Amino acid sequence: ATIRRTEPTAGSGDSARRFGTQRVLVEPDAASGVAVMKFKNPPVNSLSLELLTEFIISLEKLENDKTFRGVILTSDCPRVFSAGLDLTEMCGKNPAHYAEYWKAVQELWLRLYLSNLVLIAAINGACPAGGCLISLTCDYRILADNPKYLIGLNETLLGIVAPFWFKDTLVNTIGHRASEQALQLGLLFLPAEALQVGLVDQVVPEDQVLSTALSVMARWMAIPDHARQLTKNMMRKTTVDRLVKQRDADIQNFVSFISRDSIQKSLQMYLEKLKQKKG
Ligand SMILES: CCCCCCCCCCCC/C=C/CC(=O)SCCNC(=O)CCNC(=O)[C@H](O)C(C)(C)COP(=O)(O)OP(=O)(O)OC[C@H]1O[C@@H](n2cnc3c(N)ncnc32)[C@H](O)[C@@H]1OP(=O)(O)O
Repeated sequence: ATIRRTEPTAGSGDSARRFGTQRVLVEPDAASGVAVMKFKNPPVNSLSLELLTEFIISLEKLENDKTFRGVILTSDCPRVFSAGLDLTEMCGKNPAHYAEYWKAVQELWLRLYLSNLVLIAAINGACPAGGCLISLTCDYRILADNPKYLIGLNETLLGIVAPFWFKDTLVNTIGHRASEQALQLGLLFLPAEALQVGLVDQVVPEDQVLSTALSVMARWMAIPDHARQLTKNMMRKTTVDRLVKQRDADIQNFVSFISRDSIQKSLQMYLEKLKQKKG
């Protein structure tokens, strides 16, 4: 994928500069050490190969810049945090493409889940499937209080299966029994339900999502990095190692699963339903 970087905007000093790429805007504040990363892949921030690639690049840049200790993930698209994996990347393509796509999905999850940065999800829109997974990799989740902003791993509703590392990430957040139910039923939770089950940590009025994320971030930033990072590592490394040990096999599983005629049909029908919803 070709990556076009955005030019820094005019301003005084680092904190006024924006960087990032076409689909991932980064608003850095060097003074506080916090950057706000906004997904901008309209209309619904589906995780296309381009968006995944640009996300990985932007994250790596922030990880390598010691100025930054915390990142807030949010959406630049109205009403949608992310619609999850891009269904058009998983439909009607060839096995080599599916393998490349899945490798990028794995890569992003691996980098996010063990990131040394404090990651906070400021969820300002609908957050199904892969969108929910991204938020689950964060250290803290704040969801806007809007009944249209459903969140959850709804893969079974599409006739597909959440891979074991999606499942592990959910179990680590809400526990085994709640995950078992949520995954089998493909539950998409209303904000109050998501809070109750522990899928998000806070539900706040829509216009307070970012300001809440910034004040929560200040609390996390007050902890010495080395102690917090080692603790995060201790909590998450076993989960990450499970995928690292079988990355190639996981790619092969994905490719053969997604290439099945029955799965392709299910995905195409689901896409059709999404399109017809408008008409
Ligand atoms: C034997 C066992 C083996 C096990 C092996 C396991 C191997 C792995 C299995 C595979 C796992 C794969 C995991 C996938 C996870 C995912 O993330 S799948 C994606 C799931 N996403 C969704 O279900 C969300 C679908 N979208 C929506 O619900 C809505 O779009 C929205 C609530 C996000 C926003 O609604 P609204 O604002 O009303 O917009 P729309 O009109 O619905 O959509 C606008 C436009 O965008 C298109 N679109 C929506 N979502 C996607 C998407 N995810 N990908 C691509 N495109 C999407 C939609 O079709 C519209 O297009 P048009 O404008 O009509 O062209």
